Amino acid sequence: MKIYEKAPAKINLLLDVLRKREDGFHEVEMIMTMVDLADRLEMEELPRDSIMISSQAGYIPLDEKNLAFQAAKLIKDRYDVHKGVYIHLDKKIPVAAGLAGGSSDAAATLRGLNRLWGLGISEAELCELGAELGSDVPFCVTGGTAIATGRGEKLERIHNPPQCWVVLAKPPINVSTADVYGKFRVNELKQHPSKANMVNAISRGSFTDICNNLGNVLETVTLQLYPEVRQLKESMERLGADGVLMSGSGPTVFGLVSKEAKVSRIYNGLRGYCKEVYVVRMLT
Ligand SMILES: C[C@](O)(CO)[C@H](O)COP(=O)(O)OP(=O)(O)OC[C@H]1O[C@@H](n2ccc(N)nc2=O)[C@H](O)[C@@H]1O
Ligand SMILES: Nc1ncnc2c1ncn2[C@@H]1O[C@H](COP(=O)(O)OP(=O)(O)OP(=O)(O)O)[C@@H](O)[C@H]1O
Repeated sequence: MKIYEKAPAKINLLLDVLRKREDGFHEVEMIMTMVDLADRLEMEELPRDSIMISSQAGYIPLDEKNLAFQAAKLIKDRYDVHKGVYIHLDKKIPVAAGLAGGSSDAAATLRGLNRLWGLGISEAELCELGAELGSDVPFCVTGGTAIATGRGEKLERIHNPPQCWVVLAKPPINVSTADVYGKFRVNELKQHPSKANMVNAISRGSFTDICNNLGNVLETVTLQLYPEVRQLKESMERLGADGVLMSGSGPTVFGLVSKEAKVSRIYNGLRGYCKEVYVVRMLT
């Protein structure tokens, strides 16, 4: 039997850091949602007890460093499953982009193997397993729109934002999440974005207020390290996106756009100098 799972990309509409913790992680407050740019996973049981990963993407690890491999291993060990699985990853989400591509593959693997092997694991338990793999994985297990706290693993589901276009642009640089958090200094922050205002804007379905309350404190690090990310933000704003922000630790920048007529202008304007530009919709 073959089963399929979609692994969508996430964007952070808001990312605030409250403090650095003793365990080295940062206490965050984030609002995350999914967009319809997704990897597609195909899973099939193997006749022997092993995990095999393949992908058309030549630039990701296919061994135990792959987050889908780690997810399969975790579920096998924890639930004492002596079966094998072959997982093919059709990668569409750019790698190391701030879009949680690897985390979403891990989450899709947990959901998929739960189905394939009929394990009956609850969503809450899948989230707990996911948290062992990475801070973004629990959110990728549940999807939707959520407030994420703790190191990102504590989730509170909220309404989806109103439907709009999302233009994603990734400059050709790789950003390490650990490096960005490592260089972040919370006491140097001049301003925190308002979670309350964003939650309020989303619950009222106000696209304008969502755009006006976008905020990501990790921009203070990534925009400093990589001026091309700042330039990309400025270009998107100039081209007429209604709200513009860097996602996660970057380097992908997203623009929210309400009117379809504006989208092709922004896409064409960016494509002049940025190879990886995607026009997608919010997943609502
Ligand atoms: C930037 C975001 O993607 C925004 O959604 C997340 O906060 C990071 O999530 P992630 O990539 O799943 O992160 P993890 O794989 O758990 O951690 C990678 C590294 O980022 C740093 N890290 C991550 C999350 C967090 N709340 N505080 C941190 O300081 C840690 O140095 C950690 O070693
Ligand atoms: N299934 C996978 N897909 C993509 N990258 C993977 C995968 N498994 C492991 N990796 C590795 O994980 C690293 C981060 O890739 P990923 O695309 O998940 O980053 P990201 O989008 O910045 O994640 P986040 O937003 O959660 O910080 C890369 O160095 C990549 O080699």
